[in-house]
Amino acid sequence: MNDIRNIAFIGAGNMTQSIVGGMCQSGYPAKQIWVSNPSSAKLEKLESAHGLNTSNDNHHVAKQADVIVLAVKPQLMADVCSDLAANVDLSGKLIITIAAGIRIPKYHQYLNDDQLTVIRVMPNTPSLVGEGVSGIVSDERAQASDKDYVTDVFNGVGETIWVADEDELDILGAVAGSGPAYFFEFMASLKKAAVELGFDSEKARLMVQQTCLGAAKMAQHSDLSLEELRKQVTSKGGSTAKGVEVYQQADIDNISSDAVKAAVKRNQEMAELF
Ligand SMILES: NC(=O)C1=CN([C@@H]2O[C@H](COP(=O)(O)OP(=O)(O)OC[C@H]3O[C@@H](n4cnc5c(N)ncnc54)[C@H](O)[C@@H]3O)[C@@H](O)[C@H]2O)C=CC1
Ligand SMILES: O=C(O)[C@@H]1CCC=N1
Repeated sequence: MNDIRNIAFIGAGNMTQSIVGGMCQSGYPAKQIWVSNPSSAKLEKLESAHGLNTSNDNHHVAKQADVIVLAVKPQLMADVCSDLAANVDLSGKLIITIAAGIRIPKYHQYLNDDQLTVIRVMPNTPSLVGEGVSGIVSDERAQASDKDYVTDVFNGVGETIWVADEDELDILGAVAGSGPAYFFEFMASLKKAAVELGFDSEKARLMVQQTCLGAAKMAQHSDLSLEELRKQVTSKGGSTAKGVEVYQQADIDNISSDAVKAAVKRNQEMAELF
């Protein structure tokens, strides 16, 4: 990317660690990345892994930056934003928020400036290994150069999907933002099944993670539908058919549909609550 800006992350949690890890891996200069967090342990880890800049002071990192990424829990967002607005001149800075739920107009309210450009991104943790999915949405205040910058940063850590509005971002978040948790849950259950039948934990994990990776890569590189790819494994009268039948009898489509709807609903609730 050509447009490298000074960028500050407020909050050094799981998602920030994934994004900045992926950014550094993709060549974003660590010296232009600042991260703040109230406690030091996560900062020390980030600093020693990547050589980026850290501080316990949100104001300090925000002052260094052209771009501020709000990466605290939704519950804390109002307080963190009001505190920044009261102590840092934010005019001209691009605000990115990765929090679930909270809508753009709330940021204008919390940051006490309705002229600020706020771009919402809904990333996921595989950004750490350059395989993230990030949904992005902005309002009409965002300039093309800001949208391009955000797209480039998150393309550096995976795929980006611009969505039409914030309702769509709630849905993308419920599928892709939360999605790694669904896959880990499924992988853990498959691993447990292998262990139950006698495999040691290490071998069980290896066979599950490699199968998951292989299936994802086949989906990525094939023109076939996911159903076709599934059929290729399912020999008539064979063993897979028996296994797949169990999932279908448990109505896996409905389970996924209910899971995504429950997550969307929580995103909508968080939009109201915080
Ligand atoms: N974890 C995930 O997979 C995803 C998370 N998100 C969003 O990212 C945001 C952060 O989530 P996580 O990283 O999972 O949470 P986390 O709890 O791992 O990290 C939040 C961090 O903020 C720090 N913090 C608390 N108060 C602070 C303050 N006043 N100033 C600065 N930092 C403060 C905490 O010490 C913690 O390190 C949330 O809003 C969440 O909705 C979005 C997509 C995916
Ligand atoms: O669980 C959450 O609320 C966040 C948003 C998507 C993934 N983690």
